[in-house]
Amino acid sequence: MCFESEKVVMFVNAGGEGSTEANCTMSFMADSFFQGGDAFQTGEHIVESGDHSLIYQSARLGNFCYRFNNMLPGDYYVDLHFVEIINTYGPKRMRVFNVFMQDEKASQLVELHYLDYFVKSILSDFDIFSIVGANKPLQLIDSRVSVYDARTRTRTRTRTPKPTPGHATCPPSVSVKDDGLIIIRFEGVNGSPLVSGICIRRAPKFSALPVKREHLVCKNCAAEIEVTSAQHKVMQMKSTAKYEKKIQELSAQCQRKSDECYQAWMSLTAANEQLEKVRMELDNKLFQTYSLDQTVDKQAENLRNISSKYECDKKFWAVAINNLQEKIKVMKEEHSQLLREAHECADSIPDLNKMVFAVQSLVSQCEDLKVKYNEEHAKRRKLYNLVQEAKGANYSGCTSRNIRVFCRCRPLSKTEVASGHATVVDFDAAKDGELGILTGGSTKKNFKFDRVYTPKDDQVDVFADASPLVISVLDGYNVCIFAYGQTGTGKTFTMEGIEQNRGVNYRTLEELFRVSKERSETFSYDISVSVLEVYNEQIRDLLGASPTSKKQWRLAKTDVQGDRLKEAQNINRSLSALGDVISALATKSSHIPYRNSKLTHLLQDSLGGDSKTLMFVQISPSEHDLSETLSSLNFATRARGVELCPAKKQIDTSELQKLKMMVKELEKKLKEQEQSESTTYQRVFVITLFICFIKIYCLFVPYIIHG
Ligand SMILES: Nc1ncnc2c1ncn2[C@@H]1O[C@H](COP(=O)(O)OP(=O)(O)OP(=O)(O)O)[C@@H](O)[C@H]1O
Repeated sequence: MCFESEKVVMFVNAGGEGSTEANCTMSFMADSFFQGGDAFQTGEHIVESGDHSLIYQSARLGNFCYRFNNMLPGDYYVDLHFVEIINTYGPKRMRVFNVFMQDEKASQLVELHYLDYFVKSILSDFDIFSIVGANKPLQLIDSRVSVYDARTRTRTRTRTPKPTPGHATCPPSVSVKDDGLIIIRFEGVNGSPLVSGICIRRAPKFSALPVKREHLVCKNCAAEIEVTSAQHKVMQMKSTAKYEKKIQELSAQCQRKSDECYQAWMSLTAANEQLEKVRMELDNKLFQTYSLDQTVDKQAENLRNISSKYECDKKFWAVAINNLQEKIKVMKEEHSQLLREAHECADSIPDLNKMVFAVQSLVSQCEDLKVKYNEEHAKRRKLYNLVQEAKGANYSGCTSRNIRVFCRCRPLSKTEVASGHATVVDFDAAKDGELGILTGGSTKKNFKFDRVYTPKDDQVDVFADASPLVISVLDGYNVCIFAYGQTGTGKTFTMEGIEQNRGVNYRTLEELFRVSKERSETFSYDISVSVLEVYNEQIRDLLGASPTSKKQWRLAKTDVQGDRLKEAQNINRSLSALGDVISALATKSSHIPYRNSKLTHLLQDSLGGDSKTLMFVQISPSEHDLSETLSSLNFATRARGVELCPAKKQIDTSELQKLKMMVKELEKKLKEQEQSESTTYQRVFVITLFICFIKIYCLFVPYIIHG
């Protein structure tokens, strides 16, 4: 069998431009009829590409198909031209793909011819590089043309003796039905499919062989029988008719089967579509079901929570309601009780009025009592002072107007004991305020004072006797306490004491503040204190002294050693002035010489005024101080004999003002002295000597305000 003729319907240059061969035997269409994919072109030389080298320098690549429309119904051959022009270095199986025609896999229809031998192959898993390598054509052509020379495009019935570009043969023609459509689809297995040219040819009609005389061989006798061409033709016609009939039957059968297949295919497609639809609906339903399940689970969980919360709330409110009911019950009872009490109150209003009157009368009684109490309190204080006066009488056996004198004797010092000094003081009658001084041999001179302290009596004992004067101070009396005596006899010890064992000064102030605090509800006191030290004819303010004057004072004290004799005259003068004052007071002289010394001037109000005065006469027990001791005791005896005016309260502060003025005047003079250095030296010189003999501490309470 051979083709009566071959008619190329179109030759598409896939991925390239249209062109016509130089000899005008073939023209190529520009790439068309495709759907999808990309065009690719190369300038590389395509080996063994014959006259069609142009179509092998371009290709369509990717996921694509070709749809040839408006084809006349009939049979066609489709030649496919491939060449690997992209992955030119391989490797194999880098581009593997399938080809489908009219939705049938072309691979099932082809025989692949390569070089001079047939290779039966399948176009599924079609790999160009594996077969021919790169830049070398591979053709899929009509199977009835055994060999197709790509260079000459002349069809031969023999195999090509020399290897030329690879080619494949295509089996039966493609049938185009009434829809006029040829579909060629490319599907990648590994990498993208690729095609360089598609040639569609009309399948040629069959034609009878030329009529000529033939000889037939008898099957029985093997004789050769000559038949005419007409006879031969008839025989052939019969045979042809028989085969044509057979072919027609088969064609009809084939057509029927094709139709059935088509119908089956269509119904299968429809069924598949239906199935897909159902599957999608099922998926949707499943998804909805899943969502619904989740919603239901969530709502069930919410419901459980709400229900447990409801249970809790229920219990809570039940308890709360019970509590409230209890409270209401209690409140009702309280309400009834209050109602009862209100009624009782209303009933007792007359009694209440009576009570108010009673309270008012009690308040006025209380006021009266308060007034009486204050009066009694004033009386009590008056009586207290009277008691103190009486005590003063007890001290000395003389009137309360006398200066009170306490005699205190220090113990022998360690040096005196070590030197074997004997004591000249006899304390046998000390409790009765009597003191004996052994003046030599068996001679003893007795003295009597308000109090006599032995060396064993301590600071507490001394202050116990002095403390009533503190009450007197707060009751408004002027009080003067001073110590007198030979140097080293304990004046400082008695008045100041030592840190561990305080003296009269500190204890007096303590007591003063204690009592004023005790009375704070009744009285308000404004207290100020001055501390003065008197050294013969000089008064020093111990609280207000400036550092400069203190220094000068100390310098002066250290320089006195060599000038004692000179200063003794001044001391005697001071003592003499004090003695004169005391004598004048004792004899009740009309003139008291207070102004003869600073000391007597300062003590004017205390010695002769209406104040309460207490003098400590300090003595030494040593036989070596006998004469000074006798002198001091004689002086003290004279002082004790001084009769003072009855002490009176200083409610009128003029006396205090006077005292203040005097202190100020003295301070002023002291400052003037300090300004004149040479003069100061001289005067201080004199003062310091006096301190060896007498030191007087004065405690003033300048003004006391009674609340
Ligand atoms: N009653 C006493 N008990 C124990 N020690 C005493 C007593 N009286 C005095 N003294 C001691 O004697 C010493 C001298 O006393 P103090 O300095 O008080 O004498 P004074 O009279 O102030 O002397 P001056 O006039 O020189 O200042 C001190 O060491 C003191 O502690």
